[in-house]
Amino acid sequence: MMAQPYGYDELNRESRIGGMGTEGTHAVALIDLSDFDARKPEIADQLWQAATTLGLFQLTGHGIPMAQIEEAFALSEAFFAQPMEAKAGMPLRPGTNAGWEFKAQVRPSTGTPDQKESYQITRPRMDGLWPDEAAIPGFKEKMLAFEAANWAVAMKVLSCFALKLGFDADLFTRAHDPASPEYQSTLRLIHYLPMTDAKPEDFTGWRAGAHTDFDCLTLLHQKTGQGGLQVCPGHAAEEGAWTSVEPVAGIITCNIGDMLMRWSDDRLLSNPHRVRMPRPDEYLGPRYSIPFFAQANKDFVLQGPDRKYPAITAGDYILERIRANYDALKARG
Ligand SMILES: O=C(O)CCC(=O)C(=O)O
Ligand SMILES: [Fe+2]
Repeated sequence: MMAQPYGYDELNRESRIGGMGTEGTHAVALIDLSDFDARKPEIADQLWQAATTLGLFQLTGHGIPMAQIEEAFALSEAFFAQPMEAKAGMPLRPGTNAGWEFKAQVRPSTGTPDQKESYQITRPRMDGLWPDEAAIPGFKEKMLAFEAANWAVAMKVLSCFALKLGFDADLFTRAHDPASPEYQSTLRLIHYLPMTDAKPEDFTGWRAGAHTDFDCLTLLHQKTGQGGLQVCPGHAAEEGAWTSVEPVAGIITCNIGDMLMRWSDDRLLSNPHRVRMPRPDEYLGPRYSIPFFAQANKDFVLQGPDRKYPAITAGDYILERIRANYDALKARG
């Protein structure tokens, strides 16, 4: 038997999924959250069905106004349009999910950096990392409000999973308390570089290489016409059957992350996803997306209903994942 080089199943799988694979055709569930309190049992059924199969679904009726989403994208474009020197003054502090990076995220699945720049907002870690108020008026206040709006939607979805897992309805809300200094949920602005002047060989790379997310639940905002997201359900990962997810402005695409998969004793599925390059005959302009990563507070203890895995704090879980990722990259050489 071949030695298993990495300590985590997620990574052993990830190291095999860096290739092109084939196209899949899974239906992506579109789930309406409107009238949430009255319809919660029915909504919980739909979320559970989607999260235990494809592990990815889309939301309407989530309550975040279209104007607020458009404003967030406009502020994101303004952020990345700043001069390089200005952005370099707000550098990502490694391991903190706060600040700006340029082509610095290398995925174990591909061994190459994602073709993007990003700016991450994690509430307790932002000292010195906000753009000048004069440079982008209202940026900090509006981004924090957008972060809070996403948090609220994430907590609604997570409360449905709590119900299904037999946890008390507020467990995940307590676990993601934004008032705590241990808070580690993140709003990430992403700018994938335009491919208009790219060389033919540049099209063989990935905008974002295949990966699973570390968090509990990811809420992703996309723009109509700026496609490329693909998901591969776990049971198909060996064959690499990738289903394309159509981006529609105003609809939130959600996926389960590794932390919730562990916390649910592997019932909710954190599946590999990636952002492919456009083909030369497709839209070649920049691509903007905004994910919100709901990630339990560092000091919160994760333990599944059937205790399949030992209890671990969310902080230690993330540290282990970062270390395993690092080792996986080293093993690639
Ligand atoms: O930009 C996208 O559409 C997906 C981004 C993503 O998967 C991530 O940042 O984890
Ligand atoms: Fe992701």
